[in-house]
This record gives sequence, structure tokens and C-alpha cells, in this order.
Amino acid sequence: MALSNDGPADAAPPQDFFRKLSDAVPGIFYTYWLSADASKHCFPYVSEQVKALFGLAPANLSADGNALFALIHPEDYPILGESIAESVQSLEPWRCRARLQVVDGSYIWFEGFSQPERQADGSTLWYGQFHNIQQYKELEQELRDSEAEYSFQARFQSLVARLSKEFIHAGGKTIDDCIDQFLSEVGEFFGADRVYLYALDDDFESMTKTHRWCRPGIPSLIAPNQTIALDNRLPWHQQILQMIEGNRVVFTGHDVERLSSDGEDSTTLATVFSVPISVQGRVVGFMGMDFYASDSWRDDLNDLLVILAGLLSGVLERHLLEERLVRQSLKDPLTGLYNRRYLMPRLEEMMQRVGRYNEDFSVAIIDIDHFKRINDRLGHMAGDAVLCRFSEIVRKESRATDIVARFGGEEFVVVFPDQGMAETALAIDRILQAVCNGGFAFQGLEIAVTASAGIASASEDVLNKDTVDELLSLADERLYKAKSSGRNRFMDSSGQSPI
Ligand SMILES: Nc1nc2c(ncn2[C@@H]2O[C@H](COP(=O)(O)OP(=O)(O)OP(=O)(O)O)[C@@H](O)[C@H]2O)c(=O)[nH]1
Repeated sequence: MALSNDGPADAAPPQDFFRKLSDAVPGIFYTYWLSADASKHCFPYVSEQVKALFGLAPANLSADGNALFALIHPEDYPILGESIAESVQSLEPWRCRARLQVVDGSYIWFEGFSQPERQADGSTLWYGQFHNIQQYKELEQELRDSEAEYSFQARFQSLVARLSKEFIHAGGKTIDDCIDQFLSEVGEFFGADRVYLYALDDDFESMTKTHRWCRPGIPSLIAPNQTIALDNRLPWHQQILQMIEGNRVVFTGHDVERLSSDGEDSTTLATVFSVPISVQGRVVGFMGMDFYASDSWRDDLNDLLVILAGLLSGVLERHLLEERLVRQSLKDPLTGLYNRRYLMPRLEEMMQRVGRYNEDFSVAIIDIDHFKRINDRLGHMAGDAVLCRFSEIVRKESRATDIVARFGGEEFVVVFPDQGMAETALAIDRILQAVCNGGFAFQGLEIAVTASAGIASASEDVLNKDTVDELLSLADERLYKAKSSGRNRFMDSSGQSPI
């Protein structure tokens, strides 16, 4: 059988082949013509889809290209113009991405590609196509967003790690230094204008500003250490209550400029975030964060602030615990007076200053007379009550700068800084008188209490070695003499003084 030559390969394309082809593919085929002086342009051929996509008739575009150019997004117009001019110049293939407004009014990204050809009259004709790349652009944006988000999360984690490390290895910094650094790093990180800390009083009736950070040029609305009564005249009183009761972040609105009583700042704040700080489950204060513009907020800002507030809460909790432990280890639990562990290093320091700066100070050892009898007759509880009342009297009768310590049992030491023998004798006389008239009682029973004391001063000539032990021994010797010669008296360097 002879093979026919009339197969499809030899068939000439029908006259409207290219039109049919161009209408069938998703992109838009076109020829674009630009006059030599660039004053006229048109699309001699353009696929039918321009009608459905842009509402433009190909016949009109073949006479004038302006209608299609008018749909280009204003931001993309310059780059499109530049790319055409460059292609005219170089006759290199033209390629560009731009947004065009489609029939529903929205802008969609298209990418165009065409090959230029110079015409005999100096004009240029491009043959090419453009197609919708919106989906690709959206994916690209999603990728960019997720990369930015990933980088933000990584920076946030490193901020938390850095701040935790700072708090753990404070390196000689005080808790206040650490908090100041915390506020400034948090403020910088979130692009805030102010970050500050308020401590709430136990009854939630007032709040005191304890720390603050302000971006350069941003004034502080409230001075540090300023206390504000938490009453319902405050515009954001309700929000603060919600924060305390719900232990959650609150927004305190747009009218915070009213805080400024002295007209220091008249700009309206965009928003204030108040983040509760709690210690052992109780809200003890809050971190405030002010923004004048809202563009730096994130939707999850609340959650991030809660993480940071948790960090600060943990640090404050540990600090308060440490403080309490130190206090407990340096104070006598029964009387609340300092103990020997606190007293001895203070005495050592003072003794060194006597040698170096010729300063003087005195000590008195005071001992309750016949204290054993009180215990034996009325019981240990009565003895404890007497010790407490006695401590109260001595504390009340001494100056704030004097150190009153329980040295052991029923023996107490009072240190009188910058005070010589004569003044100390007067002070001890007053204290022993007050003890004598102290109104001691236990379970309605009056108890007569007296005490004896021995006084020594650091500048006394009888001291040879100028040590704390020698000074205390001298005071103790004199106490013994006061006791053995009748009690209810003190003895100083000049002799005995009965009360
Ligand atoms: N209730 C009570 N008694 C204590 C405490 N510490 C020590 N004592 C008692 O204090 C008493 C001290 O007695 P002594 O050292 O004999 O001295 P005193 O009876 O005060 O006699 P003089 O010092 O000589 O006047 C002892 O009975 C101790 O048990 C305490 O914390 N509470």
C-alpha cells in the first residue's frame, strides 16, 4: 500500500491557527509596537483573553495601548517604563513583573516576556506573552513571611536566653541593675517607647513606680518612685483590677496622656500593655509597655510578654527568697534582734576604723538579772515573753544607728557607734531604768525585771591588742562586777552606778 503524503504533518495550519492557539493557552500573546520617538504605542495583536481579564477589546488596543497601560499599578509603572526603554536600546529580550488591575478592581501580578525587533522606520515591535503569577508571588511572600517569623522567633529565644543568663550570673550587679537592663532590652526588642515596672502595695490600694526605661527623646510620664493611689478616678483603674484579678495582660487604652499632671507630654499614646508580675502566685506588680504607634505590635505580643514577665517573676521570687533567708540567718527568731553572726563582722569593721581613722565606739553587754528564776517559777514561755519585751525596750531606748543584738540566752549587746564612755553610760542608765519600769507581765501576772550591764569603749587605754574579743571581755568583766555587787546596775571604766 502506498503511503499518502497528505498526513497531518504536511497539512498547512488553518488561517486562524495562531488565534485559536493563543486563545487556548493560559497566557496572553501579543505584539507590542512603540514608535521611534516613543510618542505612540499599541498592541497590533493581543489574545482575546484581555477582554475577560481587563474588560478591554483587542481591537481598541490595536489602535492605542494606553488603556492597558492605565491598568498598571502605580508602584510598578516606573520599573516597567525603564525596562521597555532598555529593551528598545539594547534590543535584548524584555522581561518584567508588574501588577495589573483586573475587572473586579483587584490587582494581580503578571510576568511578561517578549522579543524586540527593530522596524525599518525605527519603531520597535515586540513579540511575546504575559501570564498570571499571582499564586507564585503569594508563595514567595509566604516564604518571606515565614523566614521573617523564623528569624523573629530565633531572636526572641536568644533574648530570653540572654536575659535568663544575665539574671543567673548577675556578675556583681544588683537586682535593680538587672531589672533596668531587662527593661531596656525588652523595650528595644519590641520597638516600644517606654517600659516600666510598678510595685503594688499589699492591699492593691496604691502602686509605686520602681524602674523605667524610655527610648531616647521620649519623656517619662511618671517620676521614678512616685506612688499613685489606685482609685477609680484613674482612667484605667478597671483594667488594672482586671489584670490583678485575672493575672493577665490588659490594654489600658488610648487616653493615657491624662497621666501627665504637669503637661510634660501631650501626645496620645496608641496603647499601653500592662503585664502582671507575680510572686508565689500573687500579683505583686506589673510591667507597663507604652507605644505611640501601633505598627510594631504583633498579634502574639501578649503571649511573648507573658513569657518575659514569667522570667522577671521568677527572678523577683528568687531574690525575695534569698533576702528572706539572709534576714533569717542574721536575726534572732524569738526577739527579731540581730544575732551574733551579724554582730561580730560589724564589730570587726568598726574596730578596724578605730585603728585607721581614730574613731571611737562603745559596747555594752546587758544581762537580765536572775532570769533563771523567772523560767523556773513561771515557765519557759514566761521567760520567752520577758526576753521579747526586754528586746522591745532596749530597741526603743536606743538610736536607729545603734546595733542591738541578742548575744546568747538572756545576754544582749548594744553597740554605740561614734560614742565614748560618758555618753554610753547615760544611754545604758536610761535603758536599765526603762527595763526596771518595763511593765513585764505574763498571762496577767506582773513580773519584776531588772538587768545589769558592763560597758567598754574601743579607745580605752586598758586595751592592749585592740581586738573585738578583748573589748567584749572587758565589757563582760565589768558586767560580772555589776552582777556580783548587787545587780540592777552597770559598770563602766570609772566604776559602778546603781540604778
Ligand atoms: N525562756 C528562755 N530561757 C532561756 C533562753 N535562753 C536561755 N535561757 C535560760 O536563761 C537562764 C540563764 O540563767 P543563768 O545563766 O544562770 O543566769 P541568771 O539566772 O540570769 O542569773 P544572773 O545572770 O546571775 O543574774 C537559763 O536558765 C537558760 O535556760 C530562751 O531563749 N528562753
